[in-house]
Amino acid sequence: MIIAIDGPAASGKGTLGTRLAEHLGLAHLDTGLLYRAVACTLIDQKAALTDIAAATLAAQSLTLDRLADPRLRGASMGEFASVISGYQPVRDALLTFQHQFAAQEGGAVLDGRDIGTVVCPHADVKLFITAAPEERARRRHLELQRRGEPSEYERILNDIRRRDQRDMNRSTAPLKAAADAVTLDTTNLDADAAFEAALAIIKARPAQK
Ligand SMILES: Nc1ncnc2c1ncn2[C@@H]1O[C@H](COP(=O)(O)OP(=O)(O)O)[C@@H](O)[C@H]1O
Ligand SMILES: Nc1ccn([C@@H]2O[C@H](COP(=O)(O)OP(=O)(O)O)[C@@H](O)[C@H]2O)c(=O)n1
Repeated sequence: MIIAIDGPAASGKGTLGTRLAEHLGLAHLDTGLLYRAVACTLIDQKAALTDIAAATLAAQSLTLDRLADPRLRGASMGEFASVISGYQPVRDALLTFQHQFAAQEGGAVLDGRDIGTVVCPHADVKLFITAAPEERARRRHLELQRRGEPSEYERILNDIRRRDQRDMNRSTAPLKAAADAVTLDTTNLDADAAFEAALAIIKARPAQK
């Protein structure tokens, strides 16, 4: 079974993907980490974020073990990832990576921005996870504080809004719900309630899928 989860920044995609994968015994890929890893490689190489050739090479050379680097989860890496994610050759290289991951025995859960629309258009279940920007900023702010990273709520909110706009308006694989996705607004749902709601959607899917 393939489960595609998409949605804007800090909506809870990764948390939900991890829990669903664990519950259903499936592998899970947080595809945002792929874009973050490419951005991080450019920074390590002291290459500019505008260097499309270097970004493409980094995407082509990416391996799963690279995704464990804790630096990828920093707030600025999300912003850098959003910039390089607009380059078509980078997306093409990462598409191959994601297709290989999704093709594994038993299936997988993938979360990101274009899983239901581009990466896995034939997914068995497509979820589009949303929440009000203020709630998403609150969650990310708490997360950064818990990790001991400096964080200002207003700045996080502005960053999230700017990144959502960029992700929704880019010409290649923009953030949007697939026509056959089920939208789940988690503004007033905690992580447990969001998990239960997603599980109910999965169980209720049509029998032919
Ligand atoms: N439904 C929820 N209610 C409250 N907090 C949540 C919920 N889902 C996730 N979180 C928390 O919000 C933050 C962002 O969640 P995450 O899963 O990383 O989002 P995304 O993958 O969409 O960026 C994390 O700290 C996570 O623990
Ligand atoms: N499938 C995906 C996943 C992420 N991305 C890009 O990567 C950035 C970081 O994604 P992420 O999922 O790690 O970000 P958060 O939602 O965790 O803040 C996003 O803002 C997108 O620009 C993408 O273009 N396509």
